[in-house]
Amino acid sequence: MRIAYFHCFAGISGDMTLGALVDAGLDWEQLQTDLAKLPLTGYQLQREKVIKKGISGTKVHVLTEEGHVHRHLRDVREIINSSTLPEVVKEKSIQVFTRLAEAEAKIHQTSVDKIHFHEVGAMDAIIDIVGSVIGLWRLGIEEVYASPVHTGTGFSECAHGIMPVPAPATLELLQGVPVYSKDIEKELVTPTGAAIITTYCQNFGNMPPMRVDNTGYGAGGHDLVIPNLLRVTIGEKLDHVGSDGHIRYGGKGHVHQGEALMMEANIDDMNPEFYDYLINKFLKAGAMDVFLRKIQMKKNRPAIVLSLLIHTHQLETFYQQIFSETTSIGVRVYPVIKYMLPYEIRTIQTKLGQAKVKVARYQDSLRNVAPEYEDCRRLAEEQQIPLKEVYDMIKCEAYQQLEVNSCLEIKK
Ligand SMILES: O=C([S-])c1cc(C(=O)S)c[n+]([C@@H]2O[C@H](COP(=O)(O)O)[C@@H](O)[C@H]2O)c1
Ligand code: NI
Repeated sequence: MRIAYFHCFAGISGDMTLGALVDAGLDWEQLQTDLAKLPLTGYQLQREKVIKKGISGTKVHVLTEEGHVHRHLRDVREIINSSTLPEVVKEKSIQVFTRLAEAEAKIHQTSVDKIHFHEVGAMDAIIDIVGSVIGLWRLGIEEVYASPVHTGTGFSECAHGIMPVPAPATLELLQGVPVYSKDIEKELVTPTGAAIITTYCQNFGNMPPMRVDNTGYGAGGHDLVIPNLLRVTIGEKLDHVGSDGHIRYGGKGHVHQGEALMMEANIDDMNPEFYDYLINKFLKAGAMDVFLRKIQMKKNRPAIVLSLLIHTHQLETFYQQIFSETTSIGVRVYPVIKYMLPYEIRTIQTKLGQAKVKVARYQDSLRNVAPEYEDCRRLAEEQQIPLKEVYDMIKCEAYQQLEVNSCLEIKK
């Protein structure tokens, strides 16, 4: 399962959330294309790489001439619902704004339909919130985790006037969330940031066991004594990390089941040199697998079936990539159920050097040990030994180190 962990050591705001997701690999062009589906004009979205206390991050700016606004929840709901964004994005974005309105209504002793937003209803806040929802969707995040939240202290000035930090709406939204405040006199968490993280996250605490695939840093505006950054770490959730510290993917010995999509295209008129580039591009974009098959089509035309195994939420991303990167003008897609053995990546020391092996177990007995190709290739080149011999030596040493006397264990 694909998860994101937000490390809120310098708080969280709407623009920091969006910046972190962009920094973690959210496609910038795709984000702008998606945001253009909102009936909002008169703004420009900009990103810049910045350094905060030596750490590189992305600062997102929403440039707009919009003055002070008073939008009600129904106005924001209308803007979002009249967009052509996917329903899942609309629903989540409206959920965030509804939480904001509920907090506002409670603080100002009024009702959700009477409350009007100031800054949080402005165009930049709408772009920050909807952009962050789009980003979590595009990056395929299925669960969100976060650290305790650093709130900052002191006072801040806003349309309401001078406000204590954390602002009343912010603290209302953070009810039940572990927070802390050190002596940084700045508003580190804004209502927008609090609304986003508390809409998505029910698990505030340490980083869960996960395989790290991407990391991103979203920058805040001020320069502080700490790096004014929000870190997001994206990767595969691990059910648990064994007491020996070894990481296991999937349940203990049970077959893992998952849903996915198989996307295919028959291609008979494309320069075959492109396939190497496309396979790497699609894998980098998050496809679980990409492969080719040779077929004979009508009129006896030799052709290739390009197949991508993708997550269900990646449907639009990948058919858009196939239409833009290949000569295909059509794809077929069918749902698949995946059954996978749980496995772990173990690093072992061998007489040739260090190597990783993928160890799969089924019903708690060893079912397969596969040395990692890149490590075997490196050792073969370093030691000038045939790759096949390196592979066999690593495999045998792995079995011994895994306390299995021989391959007989596998056949049991
Ligand atoms: O816009 C509104 S309604 C608003 C309410 C409150 C309350 O605490 S009540 C506070 N603020 C302040 O505005 C700025 C901008 O917040 P963003 O979430 O848009 O970044 C911030 O200082 C809030 O404390 C706004
Ligand atoms: Ni308010």
